[in-house]
Amino acid sequence: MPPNIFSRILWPDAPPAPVPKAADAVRVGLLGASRISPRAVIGPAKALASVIVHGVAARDGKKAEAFAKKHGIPKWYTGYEAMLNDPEIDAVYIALPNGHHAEWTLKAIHAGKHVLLEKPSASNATESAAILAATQTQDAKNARIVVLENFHNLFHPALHRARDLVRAGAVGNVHSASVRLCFPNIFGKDDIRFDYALGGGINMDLGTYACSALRFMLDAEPLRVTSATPTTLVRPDVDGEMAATLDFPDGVAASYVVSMVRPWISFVCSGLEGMKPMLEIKGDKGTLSLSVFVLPQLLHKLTVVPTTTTTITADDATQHVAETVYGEGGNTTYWYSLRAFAARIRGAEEPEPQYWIPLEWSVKNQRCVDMVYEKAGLRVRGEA
Ligand SMILES: NC(=O)C1=CN([C@@H]2O[C@H](COP(=O)(O)OP(=O)(O)OC[C@H]3O[C@@H](n4cnc5c(N)ncnc54)[C@H](OP(=O)(O)O)[C@@H]3O)[C@@H](O)[C@H]2O)C=CC1
Ligand SMILES: O=C1OC[C@@H](O)[C@H](O)[C@H]1O
Repeated sequence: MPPNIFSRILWPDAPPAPVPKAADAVRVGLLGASRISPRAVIGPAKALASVIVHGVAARDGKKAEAFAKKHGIPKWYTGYEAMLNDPEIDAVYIALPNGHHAEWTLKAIHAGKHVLLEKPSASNATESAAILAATQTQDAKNARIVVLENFHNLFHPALHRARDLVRAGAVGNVHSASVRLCFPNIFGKDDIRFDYALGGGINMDLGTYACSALRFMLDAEPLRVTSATPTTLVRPDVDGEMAATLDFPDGVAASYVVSMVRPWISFVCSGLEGMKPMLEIKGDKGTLSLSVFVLPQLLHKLTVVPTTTTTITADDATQHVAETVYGEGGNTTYWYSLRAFAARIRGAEEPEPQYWIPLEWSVKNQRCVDMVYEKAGLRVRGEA
């Protein structure tokens, strides 16, 4: 499928013709018949020789059966344990409410399954660290258990091109960075995203993308959160919008605003510009911007605008950049992360962009999310 605007938007649900499967393809089971799994796993797996979606488990067996039949999945299970006990399943995809991530990841690891785990990895950094510890037991090491937090966007070539530009000095010495990720509430206030008991809160849902993008681009950890304002609460302790400022090493000041409570009309008034996800890195020589950095496969623009245009030469790293980077065949972020996950399990060569998210990194990302809650005066998720 050529990577034009229509195919890019349709691609998640209408991937190209299925490819033949490799003999050692990873047989993945979906733990939960979740809304995101067609886009994150079922579709991309069709186009990957290295992955077979072999089963789906739901709390209600009838739901699992209907989901399996709809998506052409050969096996279904009533309850998650049943799938974890099936030796035909090599790996599980966990897309449960955030508050259930750690519990089921630990159970999956103990059952000897690899885990592709939706973001955020857990309710809090302590739980994330418990997942890391579970992969470091002798049994898990012997089974070479792989656990990947599915920050799919960080596997896309557009993000890597942006980071390479910053590393090459395209904006000079970085002094600030920001993320904006604001939408209307497309899920409704009763969604799992806004239930404290399920690990809800916009800082868990979208703040985790902000933390990960800032940490990825700056190659560093936040030293402290200097302000955190839960501008809108959906209910007590459950943030619908969060604005935070963070200090990174070397005097880099970062900020983010994430929201899912802005009224549609506010986006109409801003010409939809305000709804465009935006990542910006500013330095003494210029500003790098990457729009739609969470789903760059749909559309995005990567620009570097020099602070001054007077000193530009042909080989000057600070020259203007205005690019799109769709990578091979316009594949989705989810395709890239699923491919990397399967390659890691099989010990195959790391595919381009040769990137991996170690669990240690996931623990630090969750720490970033937790620090923002602490500064905001809201309970860290998972606290009674
Ligand atoms: N990487 C990405 O782009 C995205 C990631 N996500 C992440 O994926 C996860 C799931 O999101 P999404 O697909 O929207 O979620 P869903 O609302 O589809 O829920 C996922 C599963 O969780 C179970 N579940 C739902 N409600 C409850 C409840 N009240 N108590 C216990 N279990 C429940 C259900 O399992 P069952 O089928 O067994 O009933 C359901 O299938 C979240 O962590 C989210 O952050 C979500 C969207 C995009
Ligand atoms: O990619 C995403 O966009 C919408 C969010 O609510 C979701 O959880 C997230 O992963």
